[in-house]
Amino acid sequence: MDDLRAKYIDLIANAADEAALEEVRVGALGKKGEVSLKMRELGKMTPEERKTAGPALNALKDEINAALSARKAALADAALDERLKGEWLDVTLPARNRRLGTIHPISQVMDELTAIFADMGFAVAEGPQIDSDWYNFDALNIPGHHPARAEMDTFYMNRAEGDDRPPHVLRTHTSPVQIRSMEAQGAPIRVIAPGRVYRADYDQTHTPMFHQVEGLAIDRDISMANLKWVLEEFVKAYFEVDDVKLRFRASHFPFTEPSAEVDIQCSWEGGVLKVGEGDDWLEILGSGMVHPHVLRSAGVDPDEWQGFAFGMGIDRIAMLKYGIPDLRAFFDSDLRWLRHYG
Ligand SMILES: CNC(=O)COc1cccc(Nc2cc(Cl)ccn2)c1
Repeated sequence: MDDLRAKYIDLIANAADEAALEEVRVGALGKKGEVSLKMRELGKMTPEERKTAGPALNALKDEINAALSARKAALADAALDERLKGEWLDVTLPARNRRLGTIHPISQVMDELTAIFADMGFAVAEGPQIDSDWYNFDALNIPGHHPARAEMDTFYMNRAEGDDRPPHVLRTHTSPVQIRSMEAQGAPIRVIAPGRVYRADYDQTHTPMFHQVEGLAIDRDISMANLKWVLEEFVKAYFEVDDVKLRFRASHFPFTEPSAEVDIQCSWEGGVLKVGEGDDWLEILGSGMVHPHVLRSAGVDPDEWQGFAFGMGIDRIAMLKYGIPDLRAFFDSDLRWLRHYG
């Protein structure tokens, strides 16, 4: 018995890993283990002999089990220590600066505009960025020879031989969306159409793709007075001023009659725009009463319905609000720039 104990205590103490330890366990306590075989011999002993041999064998079994679990724990700790040597993490190191993303100034301004006009009952309308010249020009009373239709200003889609669909363009404004909205919904209607528009132009204040938002309100007795109110509310909310003077300058667009370009009163103190004070004027948008031909093109009867429309460049009013000098910076995807304005 003592030899058995010494043998297994030693084997356990020297087991190199869990697999070796398991072999030792099987060698002692498995079905054919040495200790297990001894336990079976108990049956052949006299009751007298069994009285001492039984408890002694059980004690040996418990001692070997205890040694096995102690060694197993020790081996596991050693294995973990070994692993930690290669995987240690110094939690005192400064964290890597995970920067949060920022919203693009154009997207931010689009969201602001949408919210401001939603407060005045305008729904947001979307439409295709590529559209026929009917929706982009003819429906807006822009005749075939009008300079705006020239290829120097407008991107035309190429046409394969024999493809006799009407010419399609990259839309030059979001007015086609307004036409489509009137066709789909009829009057009364009150929508804004923000989105990308395209012109064949490129310099410090023009990029081939830029953004516009147009508004349209058609009902039975809408007048220029309603237009003035809507625009005043928009300017006050967007430029965050309590009051602002607007100047309506007579103008001309083929799709509105009368037409008016709208300036806001401002001052340029040290190159910074201040809206609602000073004696300078800044043009921000064009507007007017929708031309009857346009209503008719969109399936709305001008003898029954009338209303106003306006349009403005989103990039332009974003530049004004955030003091951004160069339009091209919006599209350079320069993270330093985006983080500064985002
Ligand atoms: C950047 N945009 C500007 O300077 C001026 O835009 C304008 C001006 C006046 C009206 C409109 N849009 C419009 C739309 C329909 Cl469906 C009918 C009539 N008009 C857009």
